[in-house]
Amino acid sequence: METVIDVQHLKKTFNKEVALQDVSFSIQKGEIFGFLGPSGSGKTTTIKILTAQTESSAGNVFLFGRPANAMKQSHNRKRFGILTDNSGLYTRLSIEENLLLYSNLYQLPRSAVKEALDFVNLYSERKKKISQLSKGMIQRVTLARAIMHKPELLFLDEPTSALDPVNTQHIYNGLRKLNAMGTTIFLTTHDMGEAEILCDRVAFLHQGKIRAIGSPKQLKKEFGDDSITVELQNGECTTIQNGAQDAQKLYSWMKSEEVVRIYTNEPTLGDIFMQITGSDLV
Ligand SMILES: Nc1ncnc2c1ncn2[C@@H]1O[C@H](COP(=O)(O)OP(=O)(O)OP(=O)(O)O)[C@@H](O)[C@H]1O
Repeated sequence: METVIDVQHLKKTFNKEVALQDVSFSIQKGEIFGFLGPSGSGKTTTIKILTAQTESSAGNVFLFGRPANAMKQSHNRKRFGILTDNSGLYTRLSIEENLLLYSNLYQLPRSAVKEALDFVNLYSERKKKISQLSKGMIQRVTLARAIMHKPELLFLDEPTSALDPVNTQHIYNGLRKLNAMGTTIFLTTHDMGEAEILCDRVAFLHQGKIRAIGSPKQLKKEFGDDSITVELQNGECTTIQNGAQDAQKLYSWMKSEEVVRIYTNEPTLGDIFMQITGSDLV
């Protein structure tokens, strides 16, 4: 397994305010890793440090085995793509013209622009000027730019925050395809549903500290209580545990045809975040 991102004891302070404290994690090639936390928890600061846009106050960050700063060198820049809310697009030019400029910079074939436009579902709108676009469309153009050169590593800061459900689904499918072709993805989100759908592993960030890391499945196993709720014909709802004694109870209800519905009580990632941190994700 190749480690693509390795973060050791990262710390960031702004004046005296601590934004990140002792953050450590590593990400393997081919993973989709979600960095989850509420507003102000330090997600963007982490992405900015990983992409060498901001200096850390302490700790080490390695990308592809080299210090993050090495990624500023032009021959390394092509290895990753970044989506942040700072679009840097030319507002008087069209969507297509912006992407063409970028494709020239990276010496990509013209077909890469069409592919990127399809990826974000914007091909039919490609002639529109950036100044005429909605927030969600701008987010999709910057995403098209970030993936156009098929980077080995993709950083996405809240990639679907401004998108409608149809485009969100379209982007999820595109990201899965890109990942299947080998792109490692680091994304931040405060959308637990997004994390569950997309991520192989997630880290919970709260007040600048990592509070848990694992696959959604592992976390649910660790923090769930394995119970199920049974709704009976008489309207009663009973919660029972996964085990021989309660299985017997369930069996007898089923035999006497008393069961209307059975619900699992598996916690959502949002429930687990709340359980660990005592606060909500928004
Ligand atoms: N340039 C800056 N100067 C001073 N403080 C900053 C700066 N950038 C971030 N911070 C502070 O660092 C903390 C973490 O901010 P950050 O933007 O990383 O959070 P976030 O999790 O990305 O939040 P959001 O989801 O709202 O974007 C916050 O308390 C924020 O006020």
